[in-house]
Amino acid sequence: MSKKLIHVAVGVIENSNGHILISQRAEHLHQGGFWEFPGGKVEPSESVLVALDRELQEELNLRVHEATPLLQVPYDYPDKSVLLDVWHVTGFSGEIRSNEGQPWRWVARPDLINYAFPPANSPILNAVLAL
Ligand SMILES: Nc1nc2c([nH]c(=O)n2[C@H]2C[C@H](O)[C@@H](COP(=O)(O)OP(=O)(O)OP(=O)(O)O)O2)c(=O)[nH]1
Ligand SMILES: [Mg+2]
Repeated sequence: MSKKLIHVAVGVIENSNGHILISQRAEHLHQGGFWEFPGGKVEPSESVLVALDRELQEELNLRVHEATPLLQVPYDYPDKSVLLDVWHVTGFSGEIRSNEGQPWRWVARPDLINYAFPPANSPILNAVLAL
């Protein structure tokens, strides 16, 4: 049986200093312990942007006001296949609150290479460094 493709909305959130927001996945989750660009699964009835806004609100108390598509990354993990739908978020509001207790931080772009991201993220890192 082929693996189900999981559509994931992912936000590369950039603040006015040009820093990028990353958060750390809880150990018990798929790809747990790795740092990630915040986001989550797109529900069947949602557009990607609506999903991104909902996920960032649920996870970090942020609302998305301005975002442009950055890239799409299909990736086959042994246990699941994902399509990471990555958006560059340049307009947002809200005071960051880690609703699920996950660590988060703003990172200068060149420093992103010091963090361990899931294997699917290499093309995202390249795209972010080229922004
Ligand atoms: N958000 C995010 N997910 C990523 C990244 N890289 C990567 O491989 N993934 C994978 C890990 C997961 O298999 C999937 C995201 O699913 P998730 O577990 O965060 O979804 P969710 O927030 O809706 O969580 P849940 O409600 O299902 O627990 O995409 C990334 O940079 N950001
Ligand atoms: Mg998530």
